[in-house]
Amino acid sequence: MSEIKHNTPNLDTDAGFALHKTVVLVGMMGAGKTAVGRALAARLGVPFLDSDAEIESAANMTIPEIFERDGEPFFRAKESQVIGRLLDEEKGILSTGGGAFLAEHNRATITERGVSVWLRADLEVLWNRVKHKDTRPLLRTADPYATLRGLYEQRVPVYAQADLIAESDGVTSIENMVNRVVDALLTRPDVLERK
Ligand SMILES: Nc1ncnc2c1ncn2[C@@H]1O[C@H](COP(=O)(O)OP(=O)(O)O)[C@@H](O)[C@H]1O
Ligand SMILES: O=C(O)C1=C[C@@H](OP(=O)(O)O)[C@@H](O)[C@H](O)C1
Ligand SMILES: [Mg+2]
Repeated sequence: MSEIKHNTPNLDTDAGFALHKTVVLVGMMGAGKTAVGRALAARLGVPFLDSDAEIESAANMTIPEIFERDGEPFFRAKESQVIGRLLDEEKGILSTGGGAFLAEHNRATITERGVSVWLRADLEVLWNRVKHKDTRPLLRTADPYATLRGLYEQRVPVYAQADLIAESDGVTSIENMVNRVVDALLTRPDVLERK
């Protein structure tokens, strides 16, 4: 396991929670899966895993390099493998890449072995978060806004199949989003309880 699992410093932990299932964060690029997932794991005092980071460290390449050298189908196969493996490990927070929940077999694995939470955000919010970053190969197009909008329209109905939704409308900080995810998780005592 890479060092990312314990990479949760300088964030507040509340020891008063018991987590019973791995929480799998899904949603569009820019929804905050990685940033919120890391802070949520720190809050609950559980391991943090990010499927993209795991793929990058196993391949010793960045996501854009993997897409460029091996293609998207290769990346998707690795993504499925990594998600299956991470769901077998200690319970924690698993942040996926934005495309992971689109594959039916990944949805089945996630639903069977964890609980999925859709971090929902408006297209404009997502765009403002991703537009200055060059780390997402799918947005390396002539019109990345139109590409993001197309993906958004295609993917939203699938994300809506997640077990829980955390709404990020009007939320301007990672910590507030963590609060919303915790609130959503506490509606499911089979997933999260206060000790
Ligand atoms: N609720 C939020 N408030 C403020 N900034 C956010 C919020 N959620 C995410 N961000 C920022 O948006 C960017 C994209 O977040 P990231 O966690 O990489 O998203 P994802 O993993 O879903 O693609 C990061 O710079 C992150 O800090
Ligand atoms: O939406 C997607 O298909 C992707 C999202 C990315 O992760 P984030 O959602 O964390 O940006 C990363 O997995 C890859 O670039 C593909
Ligand atoms: Mg991410």
